[in-house]
Amino acid sequence: MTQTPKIELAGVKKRFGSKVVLDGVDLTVLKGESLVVIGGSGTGKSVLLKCILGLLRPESGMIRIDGKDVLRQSHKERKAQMAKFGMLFQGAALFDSLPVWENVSFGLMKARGMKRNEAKEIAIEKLQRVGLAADVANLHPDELSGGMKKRVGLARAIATEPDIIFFDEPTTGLDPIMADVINDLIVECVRDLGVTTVTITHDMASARKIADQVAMLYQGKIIWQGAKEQVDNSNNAYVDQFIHGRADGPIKMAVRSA
Ligand SMILES: Nc1ncnc2c1ncn2[C@@H]1O[C@H](COP(=O)(O)OP(=O)(O)OP(=O)(O)O)[C@@H](O)[C@H]1O
Repeated sequence: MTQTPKIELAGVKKRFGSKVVLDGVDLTVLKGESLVVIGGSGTGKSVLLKCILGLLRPESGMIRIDGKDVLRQSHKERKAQMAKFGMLFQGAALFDSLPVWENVSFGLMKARGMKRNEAKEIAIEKLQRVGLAADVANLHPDELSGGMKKRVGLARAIATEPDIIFFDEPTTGLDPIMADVINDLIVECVRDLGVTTVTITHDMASARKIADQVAMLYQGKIIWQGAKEQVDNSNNAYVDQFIHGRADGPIKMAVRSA
């Protein structure tokens, strides 16, 4: 029996005015798999993520999560679906006015109505899970380094025990060593929780560490998808140019002719 994909997109199109951003995206992520979407700046990676998250509505196409068509769900069904998602935003996107523990347990208190005492206990446990001491819980985000903020963002993403986590540029702004620490933490959390993840990044070192599958978005389409081990032998000139960061190649040609 074939497995129902955790996330499945077919023919997803999204435009803003006359600008076509997604032009028929087909993508499949299996349960427990870690997919990394690579692609240049402005190619629509964030738009793609927002469409899957339900923050943007595509004009056409199909998005299924656990086999359910999310574009045709009622508001209530959609809300239940959203509860399955965790998200680590670019820049961690913490609320500066709230202490770290409230940032971590925000979803538990707001969406699930958990009492503050219990929520704080869980926040401390999740902070420890990502390598932060309990006393960090009472600090405010402006007292944290960039790496600590990412850890707090990761603790928040796993706090509600989601079964799908989205990572938006998880290593942006970090030095290479801290980036690797965050990559390791992501890999550990994913393995321990058995979650399905979708990550968007330009950072190939991060992609190589986190991914089971890599997909490349270019000109509104997924032009290549394969196992991480195949990325160096993709036989795809666009993928090859991107992963080696070469100025010359078909991607530059396309930019020149745009
Ligand atoms: N709400 C919006 N309204 C109008 N245009 C938008 C909107 N959101 C995104 N875009 C446009 O869609 C295109 C793709 O943007 P997106 O943020 O998805 O790129 P990206 O691949 O994530 O880029 P980067 O890697 O630089 O973050 C851009 O040209 C952007 O200006």
